[in-house]
Amino acid sequence: MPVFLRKLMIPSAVTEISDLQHILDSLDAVVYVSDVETHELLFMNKYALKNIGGVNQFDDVKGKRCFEVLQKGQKKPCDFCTNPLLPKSGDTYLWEFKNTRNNCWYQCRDRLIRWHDGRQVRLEVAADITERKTVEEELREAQRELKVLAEVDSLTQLYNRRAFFMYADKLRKSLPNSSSLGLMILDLDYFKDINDSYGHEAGDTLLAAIGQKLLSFSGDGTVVGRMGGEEFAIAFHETQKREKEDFANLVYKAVSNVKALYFKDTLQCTTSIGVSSQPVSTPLRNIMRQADDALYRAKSAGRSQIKMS
Ligand SMILES: Nc1nc2c(ncn2[C@@H]2O[C@H](COP(=O)(O)OP(=O)(O)OP(=O)(O)O)[C@@H](O)[C@H]2O)c(=O)[nH]1
Repeated sequence: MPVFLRKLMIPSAVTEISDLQHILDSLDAVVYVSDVETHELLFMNKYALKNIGGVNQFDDVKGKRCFEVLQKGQKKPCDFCTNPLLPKSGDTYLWEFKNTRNNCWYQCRDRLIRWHDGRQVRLEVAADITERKTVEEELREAQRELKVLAEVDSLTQLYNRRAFFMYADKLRKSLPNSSSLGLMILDLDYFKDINDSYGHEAGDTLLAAIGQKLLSFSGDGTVVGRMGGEEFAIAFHETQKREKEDFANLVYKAVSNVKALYFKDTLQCTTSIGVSSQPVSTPLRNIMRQADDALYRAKSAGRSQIKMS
């Protein structure tokens, strides 16, 4: 029986002391006490000894410091040690933590208490919340996957139409008032012929390859999406470095040069592009409409070309 329990209790009440020890050892939670200054472990209940310390009795860890017993390969006080954060008032400090020895998550309730010899010690009571954490993580992962499914076109990995509008408008609103938002709409030329000649699956292969190429243009100040079928769009912050005509030429060349291998056939197609660039105060729908008009002119003029609004 730990000395502190003996000293905490009235000497005659030995049965009560062993009851208290029994209660602490029967708890389905970690209970330990360590010296705030020296980190020396002063008490660990059975649950803590067995589940974290990997030993059966306190004597096996007696004289060791908390980080040596409670953490894996720890030679000095932990970086995340909460001793400095424990309220001087004696109130509980609540935190959650993944133990490095058994990889279990714990919700820890820590507080400063006065030990029987007068030193200040830390009392921790921690419940295993691994199951809850696992469910939470699975839920977060499912939410991430749902978000991707809701926003990303599975064939090309580009934003779908709805997500494109959302992120393009977000980009527009994030830009300085004095700047312009460029928008280009690309529509592949005679794509029906690809499907008709090689089959729908072949068409998918080319669309995926073009999507992959267009994805390489997404990033800082650029949003790329598949608007549907064989139509794509790029919204971009027009800057001196990314001037609309130069950028459209770059994209045109990149898309026209995509070669997709489908069994023994190499598939390729050109694209028509309509471009508009307007002050960021212009609603996205208006910029889109202008780029669409320019695309219509590019198609009417014979395809495989760029028209500016
Ligand atoms: N393989 C495949 N084809 C698609 C997909 N979405 C749309 N298409 C095809 O794209 C073709 C578009 O045909 P049209 O609208 O006539 O356009 P086009 O043949 O590209 O001709 P222009 O745009 O006028 O140059 C159709 O054959 C659609 O079936 C898709 O996800 N996969």
